[in-house]
Amino acid sequence: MRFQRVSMEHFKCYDDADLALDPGVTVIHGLNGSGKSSLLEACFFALYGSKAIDEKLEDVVTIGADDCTVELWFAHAGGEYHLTRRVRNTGERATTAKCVLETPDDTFEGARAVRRRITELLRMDSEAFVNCAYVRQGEVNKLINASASDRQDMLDDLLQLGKLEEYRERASDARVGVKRVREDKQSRLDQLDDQITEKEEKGLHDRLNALETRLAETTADIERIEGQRETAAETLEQARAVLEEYEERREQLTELGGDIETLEAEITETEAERQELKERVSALKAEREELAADFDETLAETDLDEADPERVTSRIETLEERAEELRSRIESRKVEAQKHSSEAESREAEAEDLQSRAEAKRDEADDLESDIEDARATVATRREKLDDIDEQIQRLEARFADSDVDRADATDRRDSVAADLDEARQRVTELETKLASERDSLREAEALLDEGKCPECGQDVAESPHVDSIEDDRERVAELESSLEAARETVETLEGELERTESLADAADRLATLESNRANVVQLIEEKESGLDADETRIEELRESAEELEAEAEEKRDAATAAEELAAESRSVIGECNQEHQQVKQSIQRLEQVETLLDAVDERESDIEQLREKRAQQDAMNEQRRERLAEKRERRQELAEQVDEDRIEEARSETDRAADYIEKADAKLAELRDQRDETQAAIGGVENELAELETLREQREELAATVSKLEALYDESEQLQEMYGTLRAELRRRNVETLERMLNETFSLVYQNDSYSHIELDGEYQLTVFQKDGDPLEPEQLSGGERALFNLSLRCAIYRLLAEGIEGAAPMPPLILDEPTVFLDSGHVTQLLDLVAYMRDEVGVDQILVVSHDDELVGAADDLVRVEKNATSNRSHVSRVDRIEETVAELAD
Ligand SMILES: Nc1ncnc2c1ncn2[C@@H]1O[C@H](COP(=O)(O)OP(=O)(O)OP(=O)(O)O)[C@@H](O)[C@H]1O
Ligand SMILES: [Zn+2]
Repeated sequence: MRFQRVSMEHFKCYDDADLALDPGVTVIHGLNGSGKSSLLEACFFALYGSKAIDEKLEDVVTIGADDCTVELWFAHAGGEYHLTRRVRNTGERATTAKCVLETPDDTFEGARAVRRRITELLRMDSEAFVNCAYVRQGEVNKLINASASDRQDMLDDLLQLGKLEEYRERASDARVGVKRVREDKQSRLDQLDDQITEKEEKGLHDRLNALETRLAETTADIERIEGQRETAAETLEQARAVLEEYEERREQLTELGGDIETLEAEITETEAERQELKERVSALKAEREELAADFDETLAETDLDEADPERVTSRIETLEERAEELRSRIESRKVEAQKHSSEAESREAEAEDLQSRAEAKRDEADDLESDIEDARATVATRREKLDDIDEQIQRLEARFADSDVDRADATDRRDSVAADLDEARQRVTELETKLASERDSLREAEALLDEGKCPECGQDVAESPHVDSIEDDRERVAELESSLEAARETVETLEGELERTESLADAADRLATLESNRANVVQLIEEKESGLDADETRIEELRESAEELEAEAEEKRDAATAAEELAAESRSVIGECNQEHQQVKQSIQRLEQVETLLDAVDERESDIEQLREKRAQQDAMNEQRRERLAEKRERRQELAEQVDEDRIEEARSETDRAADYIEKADAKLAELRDQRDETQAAIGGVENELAELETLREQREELAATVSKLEALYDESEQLQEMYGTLRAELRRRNVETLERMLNETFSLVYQNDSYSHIELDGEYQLTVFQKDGDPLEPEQLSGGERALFNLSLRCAIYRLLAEGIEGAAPMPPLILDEPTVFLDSGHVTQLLDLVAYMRDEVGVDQILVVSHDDELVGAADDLVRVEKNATSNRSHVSRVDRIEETVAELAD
């Protein structure tokens, strides 16, 4: 297998990188942290995905980027392959968004399918890959530090010996499974053997024979007893027949005795009946005589002279007709009487009604009369009042006649006098005020003047023009005083006038009130008086109509009396008719009595005739009975003679004996039959058991065959298990030998000094280094550098073993070494170069990838790849260096 090209986008420190890889040794060179390891990791990641990285998936994506893509092209077993893996890191968690492996035959999609295919192609999983082909940075000591058993597991895995162990375990599982089944079957087989033995020990055939003999004996016994029982049954039957015959005769005798008794009793009874009948006939005759006498008597009471039934009947009919006639007359008269008396009643009621109406009218007239009297009294009172009012009016009117004031103006006059008085009073007040102020100023002016000053301007009087005015002032005061006097007088006059006019206005008001009262009273009187005449007329009318009503009532009463008389007449006719009807009914009864008696006499006669006939019949019947009685008595005599008592006794004892025997025989037979059934059941049981035994034997045969087959199978699986075990031990032994040899070869190549003689690898992959003096040394005891070299030797030896070991030419992945020189001094770096060259040239490894910052390694490269990191962007860049020699020279400078 060989990597051809790797390309990356946003993988760790790479933004974008594309690198072609050729066969031979490729050295990837660059400063610390420039991205060398990341380049290898990209290849490893492309192959195995998340299994190939120690960190989380999102850590492979360049910080700040959303997704990362790694593509790897490689050649393998003559075919070309292309792997694409893309990781998205947008959400909370990074996920594998794409994972595709294109092979020459097929395309695989999905992380799991791709990983499975890669593991198949390389025959190693990610772990095996790092254990064998890919020596990761810092893991140079991994194999040495591992425990022997881990180492053993690792190597066994690499050499595919793990598979053999797996097969061995599977064979072991199969063997254990077979063993369990076999043990199961074996125990079942043992069980069957036990069951068979148990059954065989029972002596089933002997038991069957004995039971069959017993069955035959029992059957014979049953048959014998059954025969005897039959004979006894016959005897029993015959004896019973004899007894039955006897029984029959006795029954016949009893029956005859009964018949005879019955007949005798019947005869006696009939005779008694006949006697009775004879007595009844005599009684009837006596009755008939009596009835005949009655009849004669009754007949004499009627108007008939002879007792001819037909005439009696026709007479009755005639009477009935008359009675009917009378009844209908009574009925019609009753209706008539009813009619008249109801007529009388209604007339009477009418008369009463009219009378009460007349009374009502009279009452109304009386009421009206008293009302009129009341009204006249009221009118009289009112007229007195009217006179009173008129007197008052005259008095008041007289006041106006003496006065200058008209009645109609009285109120206006009073109002105007009141207004004048107000005005006059106001004038007095005004004049009083004015006078007071004039008097004040006059007093002031006089005072000033007394001081020699002008009363007007306060200047000296001598030259004042105002001094003359004081005289005017005095005049004005006097004028005012006289005006005030006059005004006061006017007020006094007006006050008297107001008193007078006020009284007149009151009188006018009073007059108006009285006049309106008077009008009211006059109206009331008129009203009262106007109704009086009408009322009087009404009284007269009422009294007249009362009289009329009373006359009418008299008429009605007369009509009622007439009707009542008619009713009485009808009633007397009814009385007469009733009387006659009564007589007719009596006659009818008598005639009916005659009829009845006639019938009764006839009836007695026919009864007597009947009874006589019956007696004759009974006599004939008894005659017959007597004959039959004689016959029966004779027959009884005959039968009594036929009964043989000895023979009956014999038959009885025979019956008892036979029945006794049969009872015993039945009990015995039941017992024997039970015994026979039991024996038969026992035979059935034994036969079943024999059949079971047969089945068990068959089962046992089958099971025995199965068990022996299982045994063979167990042996086979055991052998297989052993074979896988041996094979693995053998292969491991051979591998260990080869590995030991190769390890010694590579180790001596890289560690050429005289300290160590050889390395031993034992069957348990225990490594021991031997010093020249023969002392053994654990690999951990070596120095750091020695240990690194030792490890590299071991890795190369393993790689070689794998490359050569598996069918000579395994499709091995490239040998990848990440920083193998860290612990080495420069001398040993040279030896490492030799080892690399040896792997390439001698072992024939197709492709070796070495990562190193060590310049010395550049010399060993067929191809050189330079990795650089841009200090500002902090992104790595990869480039192939074409002219290695130049570079080497450059580096040497
Ligand atoms: N997801 C990532 N995004 C960006 N840079 C990353 C990411 N993961 C790792 N790096 C950086 O990539 C750089 C490369 O590391 P790498 O181990 O490949 O370097 P190196 O060349 O092998 O160094 P050394 O010689 O020391 O082994 C480191 O500086 C690291 O910080
Ligand atoms: Zn590194």
